[in-house]
Amino acid sequence: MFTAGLIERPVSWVALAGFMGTGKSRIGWELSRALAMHFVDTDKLITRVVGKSIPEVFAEEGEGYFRSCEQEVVRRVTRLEHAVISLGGGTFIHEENRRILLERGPVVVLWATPETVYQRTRHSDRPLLASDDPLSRIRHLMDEREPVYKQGTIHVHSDGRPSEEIVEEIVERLWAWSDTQHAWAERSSLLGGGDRASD
Ligand SMILES: Nc1ncnc2c1ncn2[C@@H]1O[C@H](COP(=O)(O)OP(=O)(O)OP(=O)(O)O)[C@@H](O)[C@H]1O
Ligand SMILES: O=C(O)C1=C[C@@H](O)[C@@H](O)[C@H](O)C1
Ligand SMILES: [Mg+2]
Repeated sequence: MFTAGLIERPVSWVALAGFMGTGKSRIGWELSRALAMHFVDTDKLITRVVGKSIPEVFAEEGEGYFRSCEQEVVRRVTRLEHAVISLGGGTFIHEENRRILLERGPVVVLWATPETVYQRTRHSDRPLLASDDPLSRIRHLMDEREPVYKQGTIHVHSDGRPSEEIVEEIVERLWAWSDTQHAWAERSSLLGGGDRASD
């Protein structure tokens, strides 16, 4: 990873998206250590700036306020360099957030089954999962959001896998993605900057 005193990384910016409990916060932190990059968790940033926990923000300010904080944070984190960004579960669902994020760099989407998500979140206080039947709520919300998460750049399953293995797969897939990007850039410069549609 270290070459001539410089750190060789596949990307200088990457975001992690996906449903609640798929591991964005945990994997994002571990990925940032593996790539020696800064780490920002948008949920944590919002709670720090607002001075309230997410359940408090939802209860006292409303979900709309939380979503507007998310939008502001997305604009800011896309300006960072050498950063791994763990998004909230709903951040990528918002169309404008999605456009800005995908324009900035690769968005890795983490996936897990509703059962895994339920097991990982059952002792937490995520406001959108506060229900008499959280598993059904997870299934419903996941079905609704699935087509949008599919718009991410790289997709990685997290069920029954240790975090180190997931991080390793993400790093490999980011290298493959960056090779493809470079190949496209080289090809279009050889073609005099011509666009892909007219190749
Ligand atoms: N691969 C894994 N194996 C086992 N447990 C995991 C794995 N990934 C994450 N977890 C655990 O699952 C729980 C939820 O993970 P995490 O908080 O990272 O999810 P998240 O995607 O950030 O959720 P949210 O969208 O609500 O922020 C945590 O306790 C975390 O340690
Ligand atoms: O999926 C969602 O909409 C959310 C996920 C969490 O990360 C938090 O951002 C919040 O609880 C909302
Ligand atoms: Mg998180």
